[in-house]
Amino acid sequence: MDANGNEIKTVGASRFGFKSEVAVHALRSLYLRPHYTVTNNETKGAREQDDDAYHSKAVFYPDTRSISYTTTARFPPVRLLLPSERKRILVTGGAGFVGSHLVDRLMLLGHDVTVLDNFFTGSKTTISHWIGHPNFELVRHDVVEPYMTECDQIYHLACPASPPHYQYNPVKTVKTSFMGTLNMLGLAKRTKARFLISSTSEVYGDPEVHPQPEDYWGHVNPIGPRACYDEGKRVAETLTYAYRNQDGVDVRVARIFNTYGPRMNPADGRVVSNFIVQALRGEDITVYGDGQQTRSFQYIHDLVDGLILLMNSDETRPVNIGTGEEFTILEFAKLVQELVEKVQREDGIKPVKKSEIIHKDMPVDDPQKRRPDTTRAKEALEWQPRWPVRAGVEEMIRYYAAKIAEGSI
Ligand SMILES: O=C(O)[C@H]1O[C@H](OP(=O)(O)OP(=O)(O)OC[C@H]2O[C@@H](n3ccc(=O)[nH]c3=O)[C@H](O)[C@@H]2O)[C@H](O)[C@@H](O)[C@@H]1O
Repeated sequence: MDANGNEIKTVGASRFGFKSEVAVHALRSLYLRPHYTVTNNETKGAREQDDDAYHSKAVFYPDTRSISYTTTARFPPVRLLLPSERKRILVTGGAGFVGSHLVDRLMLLGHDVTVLDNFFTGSKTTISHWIGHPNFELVRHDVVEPYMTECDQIYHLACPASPPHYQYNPVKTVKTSFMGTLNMLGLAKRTKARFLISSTSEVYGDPEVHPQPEDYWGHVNPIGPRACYDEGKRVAETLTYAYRNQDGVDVRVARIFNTYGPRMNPADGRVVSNFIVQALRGEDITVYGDGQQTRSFQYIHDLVDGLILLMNSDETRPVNIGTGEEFTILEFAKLVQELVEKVQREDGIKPVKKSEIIHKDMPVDDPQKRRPDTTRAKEALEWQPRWPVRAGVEEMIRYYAAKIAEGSI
């Protein structure tokens, strides 16, 4: 349901000469389903049976804890485009959380999609339903090495994004941001492809301006533990505009604010996945510090809408993509508790035990507040987020609950 209580049936838009509308049920069928189960077809509706045909049927044998993978019987139906309409699209980091949802959308729309991923934080399971499709190619490749292919558009998303992951190997994070972006800009220059980079709200650091507009220059500690990511993305933006000014590369810059949704790795370490998994397992919910720091959380489908609109628009300045629904982390912990209880009640899931909220040390340089000023996205892209936090978090709870029930997390 959107903020007005209307059911959200489609996502995407038809603007800037690029049609990106797809049915939400088609997307859900790709992530809100058990990964492996032996099901009884008689109890299912026609839609469910049909959707099932598009998945590989992995069968789990509980007695030996073994799993037998099959290939898909049929691929999900994709739009049939004329060759003149079909774009060759490269998605770096396409097996990651954001990348896999973008890939689903671009595939359903009928484009030719190549995914580059080194699987450091991404996983093949997020896009396994496309492997073998004639419009799809998966390449294990690390963007710090050059890569050559012909393409029309490049979505450059490759980079670890969760604080524990990007701080795990800070040198590699800086290298990925700098050399990965350099290589992909070089590719865009040679092929004349349009280039979009996923930048981040972290370029604003611990902001002194609230909410943050795109012309705010930021407040970043250049030598702190987050610098590998913050400064990495800042230099990636610098490179992007240097290639534009020096070589005429056609660039787009998306500054993405905190985003959540199905397929976030449960061990990702970011707040939404941590809190939901902790509440579902009846474990303590770990609020860092006093929990008065704020974040504004956007659902993955809104972000993908924004990325596709930006790529196909004429807007070459950086654009914030995020929501204005701002929560303190403590408020958010309570909301997750409430929604987990609601889903457990509605879906007949027996709670393990009620989670307690506990406090842990605040990470160094953790930004105190964050909310985007999205005036530019509204004016230039006619984009506005549509998914209220409650609706998105509920869907994500159902996703993790299904994973826990099947024993895969
Ligand atoms: O999405 C963004 O705009 C950027 O910021 C995020 O960083 P952060 O906002 O710190 O994301 P989380 O790790 O999810 O933390 C959010 C807040 O929750 C707190 N937190 C996190 C995890 C937890 O278990 N408990 C907890 O209280 C953190 O201290 C922080 O204040 C990520 O670094 C990036 O994915 C992204 O580029």
